[in-house]
Amino acid sequence: MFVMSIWCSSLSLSSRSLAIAMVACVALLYFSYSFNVCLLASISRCLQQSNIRNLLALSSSTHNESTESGGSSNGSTSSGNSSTTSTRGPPVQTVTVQTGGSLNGAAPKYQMLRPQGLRPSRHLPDTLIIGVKKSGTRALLEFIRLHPDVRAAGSEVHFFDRHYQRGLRWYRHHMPYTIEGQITMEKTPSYFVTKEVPQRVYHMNPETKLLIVVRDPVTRAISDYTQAASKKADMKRFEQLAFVNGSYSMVDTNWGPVKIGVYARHLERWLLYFPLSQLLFISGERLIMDPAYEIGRVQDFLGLKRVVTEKHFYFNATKGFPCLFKSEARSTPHCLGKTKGRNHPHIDSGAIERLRDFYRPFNDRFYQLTGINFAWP
Ligand SMILES: Nc1ncnc2c1ncn2[C@@H]1O[C@H](COP(=O)(O)OS(=O)(=O)O)[C@@H](OP(=O)(O)O)[C@H]1O
Repeated sequence: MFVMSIWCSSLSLSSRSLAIAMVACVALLYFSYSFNVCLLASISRCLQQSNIRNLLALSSSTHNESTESGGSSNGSTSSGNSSTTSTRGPPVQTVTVQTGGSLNGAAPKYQMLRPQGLRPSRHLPDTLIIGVKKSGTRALLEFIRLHPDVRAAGSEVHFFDRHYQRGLRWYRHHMPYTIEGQITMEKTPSYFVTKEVPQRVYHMNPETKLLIVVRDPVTRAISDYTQAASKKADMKRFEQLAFVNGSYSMVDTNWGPVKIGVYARHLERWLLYFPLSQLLFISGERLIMDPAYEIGRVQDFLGLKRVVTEKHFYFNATKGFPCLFKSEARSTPHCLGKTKGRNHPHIDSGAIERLRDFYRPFNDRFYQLTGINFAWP
């Protein structure tokens, strides 16, 4: 009887301690689980913050780049060919911006992303400014990129003419980050006159929209020459270069500045791949006289709301060209750099007349192809 009672009391003791031990275990498990969850959440927050910082640094560096036509293209950091033909393929780098990420100091555009949880990523361009060199392509790009739904590569990428072998993955890496609904744009004026480019653009995306700024080919040739002469001290006179043997009887059609101005020939190559409805021609002359009008046409063509309007432009009498207000609030006035709007040298009027005669039939053909009379003299 005595043994039995000892056995019973020891049994009740051990089951009580077992119960206590189990409660302790459950509590321990609960605390360690909560601790780990907190730890993981804070690690992930840190990672997101550093990703966002990288993204913003990258985005602003892309925006700040700026080179001239004819200058060398930017140095590439990525390499590798890709045979993908999708314009909206998987992004090279995708950063998810979520609540909790610190976006202090970021552009307002990106601050807005936080609550929406949108994912900025790089895409191949939907729209290209393909030319024409010295016709106002930089002005067009700077004007249209004021639109919040347009993001553009700052520098001329020269993918389709110089770097095609590097592949579309390389090209996409040179594009800016965009969010859904934004247009990716690039301008390289030499695309218009490079034979292989229409087919290559078509292979990237047959629906690519093409913007072409054109200017009186004689003034354009002089502008092209002025740029070249600014880089070479002992450059021959324009009149010596534009004609064979220096006499005005024969125009040197092999000389670059002359050849580029035969717009109809170059356009015919593009029309083998793209319907006219995918091309928009912008008058370089009108882009100077009435930039809001031309930018209105561009916004309509791209299916954008007309956000960039006459409120964004003012005529700078010192520069002699329209300059920009970067916002409707008329803050931060901005003119294009010194290499845009140069003084041209005096060219003999006989040479100019001869060049006008030379271009006239090509201009007429160009008006016929485009359905627009640019009324060049
Ligand atoms: N707003 C404004 N400000 C300054 N310049 C303007 C502007 N709009 C058009 N232009 C004309 O643009 C010409 C340069 O053309 P591009 O930008 O196509 O040149 S480039 O091919 O990129 O080098 C440049 O040619 P030049 O006058 O010969 O320098 C200008 O006439």
